[in-house]
Amino acid sequence: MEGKVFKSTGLWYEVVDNHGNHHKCRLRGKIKLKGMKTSNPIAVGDSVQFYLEDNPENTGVITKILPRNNYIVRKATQKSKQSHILAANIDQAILMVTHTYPKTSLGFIDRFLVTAESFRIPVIILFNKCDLLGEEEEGAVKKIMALYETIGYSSHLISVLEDTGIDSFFNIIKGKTSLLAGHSGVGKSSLLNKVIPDIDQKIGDVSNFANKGIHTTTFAEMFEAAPGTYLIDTPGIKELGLSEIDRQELSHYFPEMRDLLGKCKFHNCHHIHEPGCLILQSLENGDIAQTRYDSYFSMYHNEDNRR
Ligand SMILES: Nc1nc2c(ncn2[C@@H]2O[C@H](COP(=O)(O)OP(=O)(O)OP(=O)(O)O)[C@@H](O)[C@H]2O)c(=O)[nH]1
Ligand SMILES: [Zn+2]
Repeated sequence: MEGKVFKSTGLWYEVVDNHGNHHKCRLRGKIKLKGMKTSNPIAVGDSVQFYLEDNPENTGVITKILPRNNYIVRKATQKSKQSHILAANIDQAILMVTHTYPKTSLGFIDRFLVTAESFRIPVIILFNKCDLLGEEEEGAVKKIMALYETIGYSSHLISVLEDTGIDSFFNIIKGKTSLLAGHSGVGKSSLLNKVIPDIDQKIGDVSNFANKGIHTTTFAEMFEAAPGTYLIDTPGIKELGLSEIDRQELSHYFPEMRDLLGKCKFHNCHHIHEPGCLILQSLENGDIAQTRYDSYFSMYHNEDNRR
């Protein structure tokens, strides 16, 4: 049988077959991924082959992981050399941010965008809680949205509370597998509650499924919003590290810098203070936004701008 992994705890996996039936599965032996040290060989979003065991619980055994289109990883722990695969086979990431309560910094947004670029995953930015914005604040948010639109990131102003923009959000995710990310408190759970039918019940089911003592929300989890439309909830996404990204490569992950690369006076220009740097020139004449360059600068110097 074939199915998709909706939940992965490292001990067992929840696999949904093509008929929508959920199965609790384990791995047969050890499936090792070539050339990659991971703490979890199977991730949410993986397509797998499995068979059902002849036991009263009717549990399943995964025998094969089908090839992945892509996957997103982070270091399992700060010091560890092992990676943890957050999710696989993702069509796009939805970054949910808020201007207030809590405030999402532009540094955090840019760091997320750079990481997603490095995995070649398109990002859509949702500015939630627009109901809380005064006129002036709304103007400021729209300016930020315009900046990201210019760079190529589709941006939307929504309010989960007041049901503003939820229909168009549904069109964005329709028929796709989307990773939902954002700081704690921006409204991810509220949005999931709105677009996933019977989600409370599903979360309940899964908790009953889980071993006692394992907190269900510490793992990524996939939900089906409609046939073929999947959303992956990712707690801990804020730890998504840049550690893997080489300084030399950083500018490649800023779409507005890409066309200029290789055209600076010095072939190995880092775009920090070199004379004849086209990136710095573009910053000067306003073609590259100061906030975006600031993010580049601080990521280049490996400063922690996760807030
Ligand atoms: N004013 C306003 N409040 C909202 C909106 N959406 C969510 N909230 C509130 O924001 C708070 C946090 O929402 P959650 O959905 O729990 O946020 P979350 O991103 O899932 O947070 P974590 O579960 O901690 O990751 C709750 O009190 C929600 O009611 C909105 O559009 N407007
Ligand atoms: Zn340069």
